[in-house]
Amino acid sequence: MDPRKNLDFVPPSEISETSCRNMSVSQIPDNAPIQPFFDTTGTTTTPMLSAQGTSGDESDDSGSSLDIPQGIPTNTDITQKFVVPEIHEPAYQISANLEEVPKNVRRQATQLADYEFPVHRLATVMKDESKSPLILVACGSFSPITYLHLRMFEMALDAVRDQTRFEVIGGYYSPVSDNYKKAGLAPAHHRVRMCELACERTSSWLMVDAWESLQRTYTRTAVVLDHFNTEVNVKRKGIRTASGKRKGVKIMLLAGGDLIESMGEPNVWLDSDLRHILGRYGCMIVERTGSDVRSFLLSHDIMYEHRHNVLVIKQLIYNDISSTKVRLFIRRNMSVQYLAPSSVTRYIYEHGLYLEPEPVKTVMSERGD
Ligand SMILES: Nc1ncnc2c1ncn2[C@@H]1O[C@H](COP(=O)(O)OP(=O)(O)OP(=O)(O)O)[C@@H](O)[C@H]1O
Ligand SMILES: NC(=O)c1ccc[n+]([C@@H]2O[C@H](COP(=O)(O)O)[C@@H](O)[C@H]2O)c1
Repeated sequence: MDPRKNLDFVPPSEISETSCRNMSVSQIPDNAPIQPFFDTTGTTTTPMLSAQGTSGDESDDSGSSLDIPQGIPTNTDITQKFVVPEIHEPAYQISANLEEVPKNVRRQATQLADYEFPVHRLATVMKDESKSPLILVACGSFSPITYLHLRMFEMALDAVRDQTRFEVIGGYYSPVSDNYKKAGLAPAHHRVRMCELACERTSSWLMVDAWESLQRTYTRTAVVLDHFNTEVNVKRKGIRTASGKRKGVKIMLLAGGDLIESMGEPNVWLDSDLRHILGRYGCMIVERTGSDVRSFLLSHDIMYEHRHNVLVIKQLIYNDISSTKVRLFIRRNMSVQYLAPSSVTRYIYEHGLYLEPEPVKTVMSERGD
């Protein structure tokens, strides 16, 4: 309904001070001026005015009425009680134990000597024998992991179900090691633990593999995918089907549009690695705001050659949470609630992560985010 046809409607520009004063609290429109809570001039003399306009001694002290602070004129016609808004403490102040490991979850070792490939959520038998088994691997910094990184896997799961004959039997994060010299990279053991917290507490199928993060030198993505292939197909001989056969598992890199576009930059990826990754494994690409994945696929020779092994996932609900921005918010003491799981944000605060300044160039990236 057009609000101007409402007889009681007063355009904001015509609300006079007097009409405002005569209104009951419930009639005050949204754009009513915000009264300062505290008197900065010190001229007003209304200490503790109760809801009925009497002195504080007589006020109803049941807990939900608010004493009107100094600075509000005494002649204000206030007939209703102010209700104290309930203030929720941020989740990271609640003292749940982050070290508590949920049932059936195995955490990763912090030293290579103790490393074991995580299989606690890997399917052991295929649900649909007519399909081909698939494992998704997301490589990246995850400094820190955000809800976008978690959503990527769910988007991929839907795309695989709808558009392919594959069955996803597992999903892994492989955080990069400390040797990947990127601004804002928290120590690897922290990034692994944050990914673990996010997976343990928000997902029923995602896992974290610390192998790459535990290497002494930087490991190229092609080698990381080979490691997954060795663990799953060579050591574990793939996956069993309901009829007792074994099938080899396809391993695919799950990445965002920006990572794929970096494949066109000089001296970042070896051509032989790109052929290995796209030819032998394959890639699922989540479109990212600011990156034109389809045009890039068309223009890049190696990508185009292997286009049948690449699946582009359209983001139907755009989500562009970036780890860089989360780090910036932490440094500026701004809220990061609902950008990353609360277990992750609590971990960040408890370990004092992301407080050091970062080069402005990193924060104001070319994507313009
Ligand atoms: N908004 C996004 N949309 C699609 N993919 C994304 C998005 N953000 C990150 N990714 C993908 O997630 C993977 C891991 O990315 P990464 O850890 O670098 O996150 P990031 O948020 O881009 O971090 P940073 O801001 O530090 O660069 C990469 O494949 C990256 O392309
Ligand atoms: N030559 C390579 O194998 C190569 C080059 C650039 C990035 N990468 C990988 O891509 C990922 C990029 O992550 P970021 O988006 O956090 O920079 C990392 O896992 C990194 O190891 C691999």
